[in-house]
Amino acid sequence: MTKNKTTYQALIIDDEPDLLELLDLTLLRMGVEVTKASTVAEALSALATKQFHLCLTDMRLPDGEGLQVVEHIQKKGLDVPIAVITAFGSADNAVAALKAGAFDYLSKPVSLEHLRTLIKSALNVDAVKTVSTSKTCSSNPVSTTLLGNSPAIAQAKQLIERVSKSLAPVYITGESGSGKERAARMIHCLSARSNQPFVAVNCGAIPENLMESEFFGYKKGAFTGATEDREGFFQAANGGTIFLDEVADLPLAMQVKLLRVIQEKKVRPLGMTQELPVDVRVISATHQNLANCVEEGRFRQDLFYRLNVISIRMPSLREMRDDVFSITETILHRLADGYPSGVPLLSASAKTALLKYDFPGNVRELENVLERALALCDGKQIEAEDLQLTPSQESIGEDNSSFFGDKWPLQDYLDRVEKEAILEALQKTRFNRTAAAKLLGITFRAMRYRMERLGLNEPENN
Ligand SMILES: Nc1ncnc2c1ncn2[C@@H]1O[C@H](COP(=O)(O)OP(=O)(O)OP(=O)(O)O)[C@@H](O)[C@H]1O
Repeated sequence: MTKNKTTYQALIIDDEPDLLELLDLTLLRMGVEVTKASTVAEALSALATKQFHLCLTDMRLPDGEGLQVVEHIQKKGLDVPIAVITAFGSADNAVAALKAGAFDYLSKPVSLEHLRTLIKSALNVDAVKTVSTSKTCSSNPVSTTLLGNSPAIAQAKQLIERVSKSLAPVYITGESGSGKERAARMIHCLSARSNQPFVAVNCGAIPENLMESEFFGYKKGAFTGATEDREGFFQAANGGTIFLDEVADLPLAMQVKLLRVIQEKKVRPLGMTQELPVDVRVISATHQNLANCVEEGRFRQDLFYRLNVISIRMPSLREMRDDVFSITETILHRLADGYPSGVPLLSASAKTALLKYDFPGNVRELENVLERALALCDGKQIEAEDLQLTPSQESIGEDNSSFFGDKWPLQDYLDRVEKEAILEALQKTRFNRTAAAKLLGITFRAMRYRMERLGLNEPENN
């Protein structure tokens, strides 16, 4: 995995030089190489000559519509996820593109946060984040600190400190965005392994047929396309820590193999006869209830016991209401660092709105809300409107008329419509995401991505 690193290729189609530049820079920072096109014709010729992992197109182009590119990709059966950029206020365009096969849309002005989530989802780059830990632990200590002092988070932090001294497997539970990965990094950085690698793997993002080779590596010639030896996640984490996020998503066959590695402390790369010793501390996490998965036969009990030697529960932001302002302040300082106008203050109405809001997406959602508010506010003060918090279901019930009458901001309106459709499909399928995705006519991957973006958690979390 460290050798032979894939370079992702993206095709961006836009005739606005500024936007093209912004997209180019964002993708480059994520390690994606960009080919630019400014017309439909240029795009089709690029698609004919080169293979891309992602395509992003504006809807309005000098010689036609971005929709034509979406249709071309579908017609030719090209395996390229494509997303479209629609002008502010053109919901019909977004719907048409989704119907034609686009996996998502961005509306102008393009939110960088949304763009990054979209790129990660399309490229599966979240599947693995190999980080040399000297970087994680010493040069970026902020990313390994958990904010908050409420009793629930204080207890989690205490436990984290304690378990960092041992080598026992740790199982972290908590809602999406509640800091499970951050907790895992903290354990690693406080441990004696802190100058060794920390490898974070999103188990739900790896295609089933690639799992074994990704986890355990392979030898040159093990299968068609294996042109050189490649190490897997376990070898990359040797001496350090592996973080298995969304561990409940591992298929049963892979669970058996993982159990063996944990017990024997050895891996066998594909195409090799002998096993290689590995010394890796395992931390796992999921936002699902793993005990329920065991009961339903979706997760092996023996593996559950192996992983769950020590468990840590990350509290939701709702359980840390007293910390909301201090966390907000810290995040605002980080985000507005270097802004000429300094860090904006929160108005009284903004404070009330934050206190009333439920934050289903937890601290991650708070970060996103503040990033957007910084862009929308006047630079000096953040008002409640700048936060654009979607009312909770209860308050929707209190005042249906004005809520559903609002078609703007468009992005919020579309998000609400999307959220409702997904929740309805989930309810109809008893929260089976695969079946719900089928019902909605989207792929499982698109479903996961949309749920994550909209901050939708599964019920009965932990
Ligand atoms: N207590 C906290 N203090 C500071 N930042 C936090 C805290 N909790 C979460 N975050 C931030 O929120 C974002 C999401 O955190 P993280 O990825 O650790 O959550 P997660 O529980 O692993 O999410 P998921 O279940 O979706 O994988 C990150 O940017 C992280 O830094």
